[in-house]
Amino acid sequence: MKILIVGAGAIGGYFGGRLLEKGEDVTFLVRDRRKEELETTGLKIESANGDCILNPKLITKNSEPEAYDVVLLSTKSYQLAGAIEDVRSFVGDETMVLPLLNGISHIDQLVEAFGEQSVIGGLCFVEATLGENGTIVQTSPLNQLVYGERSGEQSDRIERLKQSFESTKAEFILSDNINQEMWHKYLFITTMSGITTLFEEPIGPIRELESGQRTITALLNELEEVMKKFGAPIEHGISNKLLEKINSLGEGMKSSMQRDAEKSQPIEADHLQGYLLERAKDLEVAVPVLETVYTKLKLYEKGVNN
Ligand SMILES: NC(=O)C1=CN([C@@H]2O[C@H](COP(=O)(O)OP(=O)(O)OC[C@H]3O[C@@H](n4cnc5c(N)ncnc54)[C@H](OP(=O)(O)O)[C@@H]3O)[C@@H](O)[C@H]2O)C=CC1
Ligand SMILES: CC(C)(CO)C(=O)C(=O)O
Repeated sequence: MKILIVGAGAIGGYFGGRLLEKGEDVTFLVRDRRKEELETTGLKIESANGDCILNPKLITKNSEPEAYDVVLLSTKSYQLAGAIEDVRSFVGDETMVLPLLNGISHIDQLVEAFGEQSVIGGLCFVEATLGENGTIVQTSPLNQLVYGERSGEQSDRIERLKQSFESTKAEFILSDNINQEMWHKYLFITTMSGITTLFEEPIGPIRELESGQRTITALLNELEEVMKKFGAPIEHGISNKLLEKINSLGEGMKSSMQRDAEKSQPIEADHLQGYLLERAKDLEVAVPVLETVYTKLKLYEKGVNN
């Protein structure tokens, strides 16, 4: 399968790198600065699951148009509109578009751009960041990419994709309920990123405090309530399961939003917390913890933009 990864950042570089390392036909669509960097250093991954240096095929938006079998989208949400335009000439009628972004509203954006049929579902669990010279640094062993048809169908194309994704050093998991899994990840990450960026600490010290534990629980419950009223396909009582998950993460685990804030970079506040805050307003659900988190994130963004 011809695989195109859009963005050689933390997650695109990580999962694309693992596929390339296994010997899959992987190409990265990059912008000029990153292209130059990768041509100089190679694609370097430093990881608890094994380091590697790879020399990937690179294209830019101006390269010769050709259709790929699958396009993995791994930009930030605020870069997605640009990425959609840049990747258009590499998406054909048969191309599967697989987004790995956190959040949910990008699915509508992609369906509008490429059509209902082209877009499959995806998410990932990996703690990765771009280090010095663009090295991909994975800071804990978790490395799961979950994907599937949004209809849940075990189609021929998804079976072909499964074969391509098998036997890498990362865990590629085919799901028959990816819609629900994306919403669950959205609930998890909106809490995890909100709480860790609010308190500027990894999850361990926050959850150890009784007040920290109550704040995490309150945010999970608020978000679950909004999602339920919105009609999202979430499992009954999912907050309890997600609280267990948050309590079982490594002590030092941080969110990617928190790492971006530490580097004074833009964050995905509107795509993650803001979207649910808007839904809460429409549905008249009280969300005081979400509002506190969102206010902190907006104040941070104001500081970065000034
Ligand atoms: N990091 C993590 O641990 C996790 C992140 N996520 C989610 O994954 C998504 C991506 O995050 P992450 O990998 O951390 O982000 P990064 O900032 O590390 O990577 C994004 C990459 O996309 C590239 N890019 C942006 N626009 C384009 C374009 N038009 N053409 C080509 N390349 C482009 C950027 O390149 P350039 O250098 O040119 O700007 C950058 O390398 C986010 O939604 C995040 O929430 C999910 C799970 C874990
Ligand atoms: C919490 C984590 C690392 C899990 O993948 C994540 O999704 C993120 O930080 O964006």
